[in-house]
Amino acid sequence: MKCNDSREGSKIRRQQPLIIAGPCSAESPQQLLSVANELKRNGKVSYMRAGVWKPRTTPNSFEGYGSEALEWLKEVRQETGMPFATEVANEKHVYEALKFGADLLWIGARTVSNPFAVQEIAVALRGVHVPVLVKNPLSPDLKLWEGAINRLRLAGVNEVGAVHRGFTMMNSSPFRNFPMWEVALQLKANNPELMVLSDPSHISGNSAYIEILSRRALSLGFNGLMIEVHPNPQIALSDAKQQITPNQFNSIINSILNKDNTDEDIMAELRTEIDALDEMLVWALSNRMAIATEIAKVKSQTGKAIIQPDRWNDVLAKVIGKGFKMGLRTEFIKNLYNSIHRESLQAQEALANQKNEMMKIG
Ligand SMILES: O=C(O)C(=O)C[C@]1(C(=O)O)C=C[C@@H](O)C=C1
Repeated sequence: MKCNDSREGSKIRRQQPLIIAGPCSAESPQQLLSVANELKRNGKVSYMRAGVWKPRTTPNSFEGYGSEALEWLKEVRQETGMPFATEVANEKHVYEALKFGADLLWIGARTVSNPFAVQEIAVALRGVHVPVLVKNPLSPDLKLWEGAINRLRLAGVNEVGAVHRGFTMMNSSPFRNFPMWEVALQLKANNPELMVLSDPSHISGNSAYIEILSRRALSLGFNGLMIEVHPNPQIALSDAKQQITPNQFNSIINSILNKDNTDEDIMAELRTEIDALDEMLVWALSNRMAIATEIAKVKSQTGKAIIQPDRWNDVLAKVIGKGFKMGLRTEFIKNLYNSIHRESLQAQEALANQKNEMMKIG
């Protein structure tokens, strides 16, 4: 069953910035009504978001109330006039969400990572006039993200937008996902008409960073924000750490819309990104050292020399070349890598000495 409707919700609201806010998950009619009233009072929110099917990482986590929650959303819209948005991950979700008159749909990062699922959703949306937002896939794969958007466009969905929610990295602390703003900005550059929102709740995974990430997104030219708001985040059934209260939301929106970014705001956000990158660098260095130690064991078994000038020259040439393409000075890369090499040799020698000592004792 398809609903080819002509409600007001079928055209995306074009407020700048477009703000979508609401709980991670629809938990009860009371929760939704309370948030909807607060968002209405705020006056800047175009859609209330609420997940009813939650793709969870581990089994036995709360997976949403499904269609029952769609009924709550529909009733809350009737009562408050607040249009609602929800996530769809398959064909059945699309039919159900449309049956209850969802005003906007979004496709989550995990689903966007799977072209079969996106195609299924695109086919289900054929001939339906409802705006659809496509979150970025888990990995920073711009082609996959654009591919999902194009699948929807080819199916005739003419109101398509995108949501940047950061990318899964081994280590992106202090953020939950690493922003890699440049990927979303490239998407925007390739598709100037596309509405691209940012989702500071999923990027940060932590309510403390919502304001700085929101400021950064708007100053980079994003068209809007998707923010998770819960009446009582501490008892939220999903994503408790990243949801903010309606009061916090009001104060953040008020502040970011009425006060220009100060130098301190900009510094705070940029320093948080540096912290995240430093964590990644240290993680990479530690892994590199662990591999060098493994190589040392092979060398000791085969009697190979610890220092390998030819291999090292190759390593240096590769990183200098890569660094050059990415705007890094040759001298800087040389110094940095020579220091890494010294540490690697030192660790390998320490291991060889340890082995010699053991042999002497033995
Ligand atoms: O490739 C090796 O043989 C290593 O031991 C690794 C490594 C490195 O750290 O990259 C360390 C010492 C060698 O001189 C060359 C490279």
